[in-house]
Amino acid sequence: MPAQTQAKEQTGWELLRVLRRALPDLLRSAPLLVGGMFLAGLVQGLLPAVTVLIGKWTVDGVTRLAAGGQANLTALAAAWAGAALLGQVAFAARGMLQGSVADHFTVQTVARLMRKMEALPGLDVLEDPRFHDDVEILQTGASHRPLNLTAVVLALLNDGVASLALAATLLTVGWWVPLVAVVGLLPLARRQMDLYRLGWSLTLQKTQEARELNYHQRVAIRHEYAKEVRLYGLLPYLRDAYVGRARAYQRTMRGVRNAQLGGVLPYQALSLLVTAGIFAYAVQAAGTGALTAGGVVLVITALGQMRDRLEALSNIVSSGTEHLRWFGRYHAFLDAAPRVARPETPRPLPARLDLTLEGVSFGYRDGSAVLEDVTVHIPEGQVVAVVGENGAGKSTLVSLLLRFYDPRSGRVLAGAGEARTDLRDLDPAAWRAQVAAVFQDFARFEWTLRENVTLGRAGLPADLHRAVHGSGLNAVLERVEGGLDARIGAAFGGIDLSGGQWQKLATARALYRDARLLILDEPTAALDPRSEAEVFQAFAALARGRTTLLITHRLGSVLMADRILVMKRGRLIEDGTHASLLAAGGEYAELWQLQARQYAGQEDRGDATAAGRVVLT
Ligand SMILES: Nc1ncnc2c1ncn2[C@@H]1O[C@H](COP(=O)(O)OP(=O)(O)OP(=O)(O)O)[C@@H](O)[C@H]1O
Repeated sequence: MPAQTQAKEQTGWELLRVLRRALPDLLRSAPLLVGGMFLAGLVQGLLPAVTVLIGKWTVDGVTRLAAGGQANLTALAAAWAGAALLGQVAFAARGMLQGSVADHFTVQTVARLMRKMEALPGLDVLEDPRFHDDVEILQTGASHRPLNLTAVVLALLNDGVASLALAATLLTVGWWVPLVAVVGLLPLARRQMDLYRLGWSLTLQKTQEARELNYHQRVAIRHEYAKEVRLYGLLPYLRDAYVGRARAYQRTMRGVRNAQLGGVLPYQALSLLVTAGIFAYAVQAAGTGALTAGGVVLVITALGQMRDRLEALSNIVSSGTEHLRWFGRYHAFLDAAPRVARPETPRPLPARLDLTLEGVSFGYRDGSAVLEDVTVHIPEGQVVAVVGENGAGKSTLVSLLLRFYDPRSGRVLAGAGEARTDLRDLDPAAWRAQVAAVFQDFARFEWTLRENVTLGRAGLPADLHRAVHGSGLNAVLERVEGGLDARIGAAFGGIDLSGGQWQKLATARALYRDARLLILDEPTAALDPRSEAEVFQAFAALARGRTTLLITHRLGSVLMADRILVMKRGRLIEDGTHASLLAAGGEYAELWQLQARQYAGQEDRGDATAAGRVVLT
């Protein structure tokens, strides 16, 4: 999926293709404003040539008057003032329109990036560092590349028209004059192009370094790392690591910037030399009478201005290629097909939602197998507990059921009988709408409590009431000013919650959703015993009639399940009821006895302590 896999050096033609796609996007972002902006740019581009011509006509008019001839200098002065005024208006209009157009174009560009994230239903992309490089480049560029490209396109129009119009005025002196001036600038243009290409390739090479720099800063600043950073005195380490890396990074990037600015000086000198040669010719031609005084003024003003414009143009084109390369990357990202994708024509959701895994094997990225040949059938409505040691593959199983990943081999199916459908053939959004989950690593949105529960879906007040009471969130609300509308998260001046309170919030989120499949991955890990009992009661009530998957290490809680699956090293090794698995004397029985002994041991120690306390008091 990462666009970087396709990112190679783009040729001039490819960059033109990128421009051909970016330009209509620019136009579509605000058609009227873009039209106005181009008109202002066009007017601005034509005015220098008009002014130069007025200058020439004025000098020639003065010469004619001095020789006793006629000239309408008043009209020329009025034309000059009119052109100057128009220039001011066009300048102001261009500035205002360019700002608004860039705003629209930026929003459109970023919104498309966000829409693309919506079209990436899987989690596999997030585990590829190249994806993060792409996102880093696109995210940092999205705030200024559209603005820059807008400015480049406009400057191209403006400086391009100005150069052409000035060149046309110079044709009156000699056809070769503008040609020689352009040829004199070619080495400079070439050099600038090379330097910008180098700058871009370094930006790509250094993306991971830039991300690591940001990561060091984030760890030093962000709330979620703050306790350990302080307790373990991490700040000096982070600071030194940051400063060392930042200096090395800046040295490289500064080198490129300096080369972009200083490396072109000899080429600028060459083009100035060519211009000076043409000036010398004009003066010499005036001496022989081949050129009028107005002609000399025209050469000096038009050639000087044209050279400036062409040099600006060359710089704009060179920097423009960098922006186009960014857009090339952006287009590649938008076009890239993810491995876990929505099918072209999704099949309808089956009426009955049995779950079946058929010989499912899976491994993350190119790593070793995490699930091996798992086959299991879960009829709709069954409450199933999944247990097993750390790293056995329980959460991975859930990820496959939610189609965050596709299996390497085998199938995950929803439905019963003939209607059984591979999850790959369903619309992921429609499938996930059937599921509510409390994840082990649930999200902590720094919004209001209400938003955290409803996630933007307006439901019935009764649903909210059930979710809040079932999860035990009502106990949290009693102590919070503003109730459900209280904001959470210190970063926005909101309240902070304890680990258990956050977990209640995540539980309320799951209870709020009227789902047919309930997934609970260690849903009570942070809860106190009373809350745990309450939440389990709520889950038991909610689980009635719904397929429920409960992943837990607390074997006491699996008693609410109709069936227990035991996983070990990616394999499903036992499947049965609590009683049958105990009787079988396998892995489950061993785990159960281990926990039972632990509780019994704690009880013994508790009694002793209690007894001791009694003696002491
Ligand atoms: N995103 C990931 N990328 C690479 N490997 C992963 C990823 N997530 C999990 N793993 C690996 O897959 C294996 C199974 O992990 P999983 O989280 O499914 O286990 P689990 O049974 O849920 O464990 P626990 O009880 O500790 O939550 C582990 O070896 C883990 O290191």
